[in-house]
Order: sequence, then C-alpha cells, then structure tokens
Amino acid sequence: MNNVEKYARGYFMPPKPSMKWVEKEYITEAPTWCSVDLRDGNQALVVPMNLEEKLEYFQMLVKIGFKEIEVGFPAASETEFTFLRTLIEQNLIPDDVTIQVLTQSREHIIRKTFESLKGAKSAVVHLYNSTSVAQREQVFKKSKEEIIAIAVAGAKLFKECAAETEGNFKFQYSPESFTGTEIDFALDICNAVLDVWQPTSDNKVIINLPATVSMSMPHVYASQIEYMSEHMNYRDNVILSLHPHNDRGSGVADAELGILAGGQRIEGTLFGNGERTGNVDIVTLALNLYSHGVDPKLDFSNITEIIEMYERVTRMKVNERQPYGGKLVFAAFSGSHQDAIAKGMKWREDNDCQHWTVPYLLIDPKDIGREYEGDVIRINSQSGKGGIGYLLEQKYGLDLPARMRESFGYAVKNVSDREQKELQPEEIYDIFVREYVNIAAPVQFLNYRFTEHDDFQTVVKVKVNGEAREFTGAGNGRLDAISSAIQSELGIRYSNLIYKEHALTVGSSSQAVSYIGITAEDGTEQWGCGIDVDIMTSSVKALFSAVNKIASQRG
Ligand SMILES: CC(=O)SCCNC(=O)CCNC(=O)[C@H](O)C(C)(C)COP(=O)(O)OP(=O)(O)OC[C@H]1O[C@@H](n2cnc3c(N)ncnc32)[C@H](O)[C@@H]1OP(=O)(O)O
Ligand SMILES: CC(C)C(=O)C(=O)O
Ligand SMILES: [Mg+2]
Repeated sequence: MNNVEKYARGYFMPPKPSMKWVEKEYITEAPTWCSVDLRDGNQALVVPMNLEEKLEYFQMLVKIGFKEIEVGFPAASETEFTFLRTLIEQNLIPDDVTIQVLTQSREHIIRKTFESLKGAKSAVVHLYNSTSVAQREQVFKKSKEEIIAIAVAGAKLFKECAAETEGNFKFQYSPESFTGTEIDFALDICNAVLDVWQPTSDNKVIINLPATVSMSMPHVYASQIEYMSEHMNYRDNVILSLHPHNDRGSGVADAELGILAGGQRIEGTLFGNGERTGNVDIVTLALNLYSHGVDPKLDFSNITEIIEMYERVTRMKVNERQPYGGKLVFAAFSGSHQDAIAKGMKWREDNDCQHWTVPYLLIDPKDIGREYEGDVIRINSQSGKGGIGYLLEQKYGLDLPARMRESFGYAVKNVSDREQKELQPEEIYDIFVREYVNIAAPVQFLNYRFTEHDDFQTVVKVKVNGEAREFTGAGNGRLDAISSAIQSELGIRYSNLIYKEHALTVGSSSQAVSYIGITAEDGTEQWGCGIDVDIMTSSVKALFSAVNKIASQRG
C-alpha cells in the first residue's frame, strides 16, 4: 500500500468556521428521528425485503416510537410501490406517524411517486439530486447552474403534483453528496429550492444535508452544518436534517456534533444498516442520549426482540461489539472488571443511588432487556474471584467467605484455561459441588450425638475407606468437640478454623449452607462446604469436606 499520493482531501471546510458547537457540552433534547431502514437500509441489502418483511419491519419501527419513517422509493420497483399502497389502502399508518418517500429529480419518477401517495393522509416527499464536484464532473457532466436547474425543476414539479394530489405533503430536499460539495454551492442550491417552495411557519420544509459519503473528521461536518444553518434563507421555516453515513466509522460522531451545530432531525437506521458501511445507527444515538439522562423518545427496552426481527428480515447480523445491541457489549470476562461491576451492583443495593454509576457499564443492561446473569458476568480463564463469587451468589445463593472465593476462583480459572472455553454457570456450580460440597471420601460422615456436662462430648459415626468407626471427642462447643474427635482419631492436625453459614435462599429455602476453612500442618488452606436441612449437620459436613481434602492429599 504505497499509493498514498493517489489521495487528497475532497471536502470543503467552510470559510472562517465559527465552531460555536464546540462550546456546547451535550445534546439537551432528542432530535426528530426519521428511520430510513425501509429505503436506504433496504436498497443496501443483498436481497431487499419483500412486502411482508417490510410490513413487519414498519410495525416494529412504529412500536419503537418512530414518528417519521421513510418507507421506500416507490418508483424503484413493484414491491416498493405495492408496499406503499398496502400501507395506505389497509390503513396501517398510525395517525401520529408520517411516512416519507424518496424520488430523483426526474419527471416520470416524481409523477410515479405522487401517484403512489394517493390517499395518504400525510407524507414527506423527498427530492434529491447530486451536487458534489465529482458527481457534477463525472456523472452528470453539468455546470453548477445546470445542476441547480435539475433541483429547481424537480421542486416546481413537486408543487404541481402536490396540488393535483389529495393529501397533506411536506417537502424535503437533499443535496446528495453534500460532503463533497463546495459549501457555498450547497447553500445556493438549497436556497434555490427554498425559493421555489417558499416555506412558512405552518408549512416548513426539510433540508437534509447528507454525509452521503463521509469524507472528513466529524468537526468538519459539524462546521459545514453550522455554516449552512447560519446562512440558509428561510432558516426559521426550515427543519435542518442530517443524514450521516459511516464510511470513516464516524457516523455517530458526525450526527452528534451535527446536532450541536444546528441539526434538528436525524435520518438513520437500526444498527446502522445501509449503503457500504451503513447509515448512522439510531440505536446508538438514542441510547447515547439516554445514558446522559436525556429522554430519546424511542423505546429500546426489548432490544433482543428488535434484533431478532432485524436479523431475520434483513438477513444481516448485529455485530457482537455493536454499541448497546451487540451480544458482548455488557459482558465482562476479565477479573478486575467483574470485581468492580459486582461491587458496583452491591453499592447500588446498599445505597440510595439516584443515578447509575456502576463501573464499566454505561447503562443498566436491564433497561434494554439484557440480564445481568448470562449477559454481564461471564467466566473464562481471564476471570477472577469477584465475578465467579458474584455469579454463584446471584444464581445459586452461595455467598462464599472472601478467602474461599479466592481459592474457588483459581479452581474455576484452571478448568477454563485447561479446556480453553468459557464456563457456563451450571458448570461453575458443578465444579463447586465437586470440589467442596459434602465431600465424603476417604471419611464418610454418618451421624453424631452429643452429651453436655461441663463441656460438649460427642460420638461421631463414620466410615473410613468403607470401614465403620466411631470417633469420640470433647470441646467447648459442638463443632469444637467434633473437630477434636476428627483430629485425634485421624491423626490430622489443623488450625485457624474459619466458619461461615447462611440459609440457602435460592432454590429450596429450607437448606442451610456452611463453609469451613482450615489450615493444614503444611500451611495450606483447605475449604469445605456442607449443605443440609439442619444447620449443625451442614457445618459438620463442611468440616468433614475440608478434612477430607487434607486426608486425601495425605494418601
Ligand atoms: C444516496 C442515495 O441513496 S440516492 C438513492 C439511491 N437509490 C436508488 O437508486 C434505488 C432506487 N433506484 C432505482 O430503482 C432506479 O435507479 C430508478 C428506477 C430510480 C431509475 O432507474 P433508471 O432510470 O433505469 O436508472 P438510473 O438510476 O441508473 O438512472 C440514471 C440516470 O438518472 C440520472 N439521475 C440519477 N439521479 C438523479 C437525480 N437524483 N435527479 C435527476 N437525475 C438523476 C443520472 O444522471 C442518469 O442520467 P442519464 O440517463 O442521463 O445518464
Ligand atoms: C438520498 C440521500 C439523502 C441519501 O441517501 C444520501 O445522500 O446518502
Ligand atoms: Mg443515504
């Protein structure tokens, strides 16, 4: 790749850009959203959607809350035309939703477009022609004046057709390839169209400034938008719309800075489907606003359902790292992230938090229908005790002592590392049970009885390697008595007994769970867990589990 001299910047920075948008810190209210999924998105698909698919998609867009929807390019194909007729004739357009259709500035296409709109209560009719240097020179081979004439002729025909067609029509004009157009020429052509349409406060016109191909860094696009916004005639009666594509990966940034610079309306698609690298992703834009505490006026509370429909009817895939929608965007595999998330969640439970501040999670996954369990803390060899412990606690109600979490964390990581795979919660639970719970070999605990005088005396029935035996011992508590019986009968010494117990609130609520940690003579710490309906028995089982780990290592 050594042809860099082949390339040069092809955009036009406005003269003396004032860049007032830089001083604005954030977007204070949602723009008007216009979905172009069924037009720009559809025209980019390998197999464009059929009638039923477009209908299903339209209904989902309505459910999400879009009030403006570009439903197609009616003159393009029979399916496009029939789709629009179906929406109108079957009365499928809610009263508060305005449909939009696109047309080139060519007489027969404009006439066909208005024909398709017969009977529509209201619609935005969208006219475009290309204005960039490259398109003027190479495609249209026309002067600036001739390009303006194409736009003006279309604009005039719009008025004529609208007058002949019953319905309430709003007009929209796009200088297509705006980002490769000299800024003053873009202004001239928009003003020429506005002169024809004569917008008023009751009948505003939409001027849509597309980054048909994104060519610059976002601050340039924002400066172009600000320039147009400040210099355009009839500005009060113009709705300034933006239509970013994502060629440089900056569609979202273009849209956000463009809004700061004066854009009032955004055209985009769900998950950024669209020509080449796509249109700007409205899910991201809307949820970015949401994350700042600004109501986006779109509802993505069931993103899974939206993705299911989107993938089925477009035959596209939502990338796993796609902001908000991607399967992995809330997932934390790495130990320190999991630990911080688990602590952050706990903090929220324990404190009266007004705002969401959980580390690493920009928004609460639950707000868009994602689950903490399965979507957030996921376990592999990069994970740590915090996340693993959190998962055991959330899903199985097992609240391990801190030091046991550490020991268990390493056990789980080792399995994941060895098997080179992610571990599911059930597999983690199985490892826990296998490693710690009610371990009965080589010593199988059967039952105990106590007598109490000055201290507690016990007789514990066990089987050692299958052979029945009775251990006896005494201590100043029941567990202490059993512990001394085990140590003297088995000849095993340990110290630093750590004990924790709680009721099992997940699953069967009548169970008690105990955890015991002991330090063997060689200094290693061993952990055991006992689960039983009786709390005393659960702690004895926990002790035997820990002792069995020392005993089995001893051979
Ligand atoms: C950036 C965008 O997304 S723009 C929208 C793009 N979407 C689409 O094109 C999808 C739907 N389009 C179609 O189905 C077809 O292109 C149709 C039906 C609209 C037109 O079909 P055709 O006339 O057969 O073909 P085509 O689009 O190639 O026409 C090109 C001609 O239109 C002219 N033209 C293209 N766009 C425009 C326009 N916006 N205004 C006026 N003339 C235009 C070209 O200069 C060319 O002229 P020429 O015949 O003198 O060379
Ligand atoms: C028709 C126009 C608005 C378009 O889709 C674009 O320029 O990308
Ligand atoms: Mg486009």
